[in-house]
Amino acid sequence: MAEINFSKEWALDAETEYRFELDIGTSIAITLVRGRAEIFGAELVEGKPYLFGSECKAAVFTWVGCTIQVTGQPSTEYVSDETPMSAYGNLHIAFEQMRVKALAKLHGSPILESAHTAQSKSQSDSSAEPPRVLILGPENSGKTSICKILVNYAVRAGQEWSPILVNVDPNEGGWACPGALSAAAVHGPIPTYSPANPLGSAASSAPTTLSSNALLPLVYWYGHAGMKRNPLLMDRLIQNLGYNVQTKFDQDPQGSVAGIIVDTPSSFASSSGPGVNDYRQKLIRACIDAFRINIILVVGHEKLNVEMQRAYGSSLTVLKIPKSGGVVELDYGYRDRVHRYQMHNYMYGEMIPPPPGIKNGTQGGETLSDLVLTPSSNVINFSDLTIYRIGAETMAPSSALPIGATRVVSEMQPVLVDPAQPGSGLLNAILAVLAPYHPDPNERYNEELLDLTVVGFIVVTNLDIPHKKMTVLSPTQGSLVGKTAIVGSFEWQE
Ligand SMILES: Nc1ncnc2c1ncn2[C@@H]1O[C@H](COP(=O)(O)OP(=O)(O)OP(=O)(O)O)[C@@H](O)[C@H]1O
Repeated sequence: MAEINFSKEWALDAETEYRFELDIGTSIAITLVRGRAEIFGAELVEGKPYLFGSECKAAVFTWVGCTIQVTGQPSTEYVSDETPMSAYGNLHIAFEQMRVKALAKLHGSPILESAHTAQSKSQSDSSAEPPRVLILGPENSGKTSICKILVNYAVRAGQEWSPILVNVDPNEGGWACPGALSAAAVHGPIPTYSPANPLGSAASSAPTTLSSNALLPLVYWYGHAGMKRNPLLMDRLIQNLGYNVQTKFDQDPQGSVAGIIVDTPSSFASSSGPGVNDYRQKLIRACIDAFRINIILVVGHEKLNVEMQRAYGSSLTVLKIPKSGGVVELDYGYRDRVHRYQMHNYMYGEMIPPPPGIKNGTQGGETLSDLVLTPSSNVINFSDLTIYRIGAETMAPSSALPIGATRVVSEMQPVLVDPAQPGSGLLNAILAVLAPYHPDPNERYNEELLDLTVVGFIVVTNLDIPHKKMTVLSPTQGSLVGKTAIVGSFEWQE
């Protein structure tokens, strides 16, 4: 029987976008037929079918007009001529001028007047600094999409910029797993094709089959979805990320000129709940200090904008930017499914099945055969791996407590987890395997565990208490003997 091929062409006028949403288990292919088009700043190559799956929601935008062919059936699709892209484009131009000026300063060259005049007041008054940008906004305001647009425009600028993209939203997963906080220097445009890979693919999940645009992110493990669970730990990990980024910049001043874009959780924008306001303010401050932020972008939120202006307006630039009407409201069930897609993708890679009629589909421009992984399932002894949980499990949520010093100790305390104890919480848990401790014992310190980066994630798929053994699923073959791991509150079952 002949395959039914649902294909439809859309002619898009200049500065409009085609928005789509996919249902569970469906996929579509979009091919640029003529003109120029981009997805969150990443350009499409003409004639190449781009596949989308895993309930992806996105938009194909065109500055100059284009025709696209859509194969397959999105659950929602429409064209909008009301987009905030010109505002985002102007931001990019301003950031580009800051980079040029910062580079000129670094080389001791005279600064072009055009670059100088385009600076915001606080920028032109101070020394020439690259853009170090913090993006704040409520849930579903499009923060991550704006980060991608700004980073993608920077890498497309033809100046060989590699801006650092930092993700401090543990609910999102970034390049690693949900629960991680991470940073990476971005060298090529970040594609969008599946929420399982929200920031493009990372080399850490694909040790043998690197896709050409894979990144090498620096990852810390927070282990929970929400900021409220352990804000002190989050604060410390933000500082650690900042310290690492700063060290990189010190070693590579030329590289630092591309700047930083920091994506934040929506909880930074919402002060509901007892004690929450205090924590979110501290964490915003932690980001500003750690990444030496000089620009705060507030996405479509008047009250937050006023709050940030009051708190920081005298020392750095605070700008309110419009929210896109295309941003989709993501509910709890969807976010939960996305966590599962992310874990599956981390272990197995992702192969979006092409819709009927599409033979040579790509995922963000990559050919499909490169994106499949084979995880290994190994039985290890309980004693092979030392597992900790940060903070006692029985702790009341921080928001329920007055802020007090005694709590600091227990919230940051690594507590040894015994897999032999019933109720250890390890079955189906996601564990972050940490980099080794410092080889020189004189350099070791009490809380070193909190400052170790993640080398990979594993999942405990079986516990055999009588034989003191457990089965773990891991994306790599490497031995776990002698390694240290941290368990958080994320679980995953295939
Ligand atoms: N213009 C658009 N057209 C269609 N979909 C869009 C558009 N902009 C964003 N989206 C989609 O809307 C969803 C939410 O956007 P995004 O993740 O950028 O928001 P966020 O503010 O970072 O969310 P969170 O609440 O997780 O912090 C994503 O699936 C994204 O791909």
